[in-house]
Amino acid sequence: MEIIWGNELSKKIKSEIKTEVEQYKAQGKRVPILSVILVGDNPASQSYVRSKAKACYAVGMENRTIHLDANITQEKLQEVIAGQNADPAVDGILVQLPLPKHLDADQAIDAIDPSKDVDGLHPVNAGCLLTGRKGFVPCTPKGIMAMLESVGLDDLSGKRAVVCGRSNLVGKPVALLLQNKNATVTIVHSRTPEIESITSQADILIAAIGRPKMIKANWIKKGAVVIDVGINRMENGKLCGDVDFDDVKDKVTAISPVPKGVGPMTVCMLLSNTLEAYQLHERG
Ligand SMILES: Nc1nc2c(c(=O)[nH]1)N[C@@H](CN(C=O)c1ccc(C(=O)N[C@@H](CCC(=O)O)C(=O)O)cc1)CN2
Repeated sequence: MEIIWGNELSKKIKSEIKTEVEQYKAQGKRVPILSVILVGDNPASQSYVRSKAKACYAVGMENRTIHLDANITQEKLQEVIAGQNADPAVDGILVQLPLPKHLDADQAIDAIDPSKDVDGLHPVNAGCLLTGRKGFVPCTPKGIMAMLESVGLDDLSGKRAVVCGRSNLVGKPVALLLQNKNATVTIVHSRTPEIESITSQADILIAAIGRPKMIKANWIKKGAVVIDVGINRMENGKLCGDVDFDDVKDKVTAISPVPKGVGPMTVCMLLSNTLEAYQLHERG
């Protein structure tokens, strides 16, 4: 059984991004700039936003974290986004999710200029993915595909992939990416009856249901490759995934761990998208 360490893979990709940024600097060009908008004081979101800033600096990019009060109105939030859209120095913009309950995340995402939407969540970019056009791909799904590639799973012809979860952030886009690589894809979710009978046919299983250790050995086909997207905090303070790692480990060919699996790849792919946005804006 192979462990797919996202932290190791992300280090390699980040060093390639750093080299590219250094080359732009050596040519006298500006560096890419990412604006991250954080609303309120959710401790997990604060920590993710800090990792994004740290990752930007580590590859030589500039980060602007805009921390807004938890009580900000929808109108004010969208004014802030409009300001970042209008700033020619800014390449990428993202709104850290989840937003406080009184705010509408879809409206906020819709306000981002699609050419700066490095989270790939704007309907224009979602539409590009759906129709096979070039656009920004959401970071976690992009990271998952890089993880699969790292274990030799590139062309997925003849493979059956099952995605557990149907969110706009992970489930739906990763299903499209897997299909674009010729996999036969099924999405299952909380209202799917007898989920195990479907997941146990999967050569590739993507777990993004948000329920700690829900996926046990009897949900898995022998020899499957499993990517665990879940990040759940247990009562003892430790993190665990949606997959019961110890239960399934002897049945799989490869599996990503939690922590140090998909999470670091999400941040790494944000840098990759920011570099793409920069290249797009530099080309004019
Ligand atoms: N606008 C967005 N909001 C959210 C996204 C997103 O892609 N765009 N994804 C998640 C949170 N997230 C990034 O924003 C994120 C989650 C987890 C990690 C990570 O590296 N996790 C570590 C463990 C960290 C810990 O100890 O708590 C790991 O898995 O090893 C990075 C980014 C929801 N919001």
